[in-house]
Amino acid sequence: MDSTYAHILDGKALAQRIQAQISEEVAQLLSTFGRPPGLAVLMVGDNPASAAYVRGKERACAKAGIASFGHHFPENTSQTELEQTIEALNQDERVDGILVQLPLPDHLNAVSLLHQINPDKDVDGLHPVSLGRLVRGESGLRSCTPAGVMRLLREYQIEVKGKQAVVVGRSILVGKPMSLMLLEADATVTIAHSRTENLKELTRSADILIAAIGRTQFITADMVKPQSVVIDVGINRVSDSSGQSRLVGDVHFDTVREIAQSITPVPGGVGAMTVAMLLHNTVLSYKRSQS
Ligand SMILES: Nc1nc(=O)c2c([nH]1)NC[C@@H]1CN(c3ccc(C(=O)N[C@@H](CCC(=O)O)C(=O)O)cc3)C=[N+]21
Repeated sequence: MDSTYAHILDGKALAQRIQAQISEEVAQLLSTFGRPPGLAVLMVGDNPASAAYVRGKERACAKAGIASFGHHFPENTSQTELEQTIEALNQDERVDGILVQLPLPDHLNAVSLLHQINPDKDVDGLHPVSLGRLVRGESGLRSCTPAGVMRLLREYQIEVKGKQAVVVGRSILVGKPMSLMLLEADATVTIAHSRTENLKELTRSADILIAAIGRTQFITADMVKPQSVVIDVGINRVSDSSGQSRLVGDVHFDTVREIAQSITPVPGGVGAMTVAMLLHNTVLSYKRSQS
């Protein structure tokens, strides 16, 4: 019976609405200040998944009227070359946001590059200053993926305050900032990870379960509290028996949807929101530079 299935949290539709609003705002900002917001994206090498994400970001910028400055480097690019590019972009007044597409090839020090970005242009929210502001509860640029999750919860009027939230995954890109944002919204937050004992008992206590493990369909129905909210941050490319490739999350969607109250799909959930939040951060950074 269809009515027993979880409500689908449609990140794709919400992201489109947000991007349409951003587009209107950008048109106004352009006529007031005489230039559009600008985003610089640095990509190294030819990882097809990264290239696809970067194309998605550039397409979204173009649609919203945001200028994008793509910097595509060969696989063997040196640290110095990237540092010089970031330094130039830090100074460039047309550029409000700088993003280094991750992962980088092994010979490069990604952390040192992220540290070099001017925190006021850190639209990915990964600079220590941005993360420090989040820890302190100060305003600042927030990491796009967890910010997208918070926006999705807010738009669907899902109560966070006082709820038990369990975040599975402790990465600097998602798990840690996600936990802090849920805490900021007055959830009771537990961070679980690969060494957590009795993981299933813990996830079954979650009113809001965030799956950010990076393992295909890891969260199964037996790990989920009935009528809870399940947010799938995972993006895993798998090929099915006929050799067709498709995207699946960290949640076993087909069984968990029979247990949960609400669930995000993959694709069409959190991933789409990530891009919307990137544009949001770029406009935020632009407005701060004008005032
Ligand atoms: N510095 C940095 N910042 C990032 O934000 C960053 C990164 N590096 N490296 C890789 C991950 C991944 N990521 C995604 C962005 C959009 C979708 C997205 O639009 N997904 C759509 C469609 C995906 C498709 O169909 O291919 C969806 O889930 O519905 C997914 C994943 C950003 N990342």
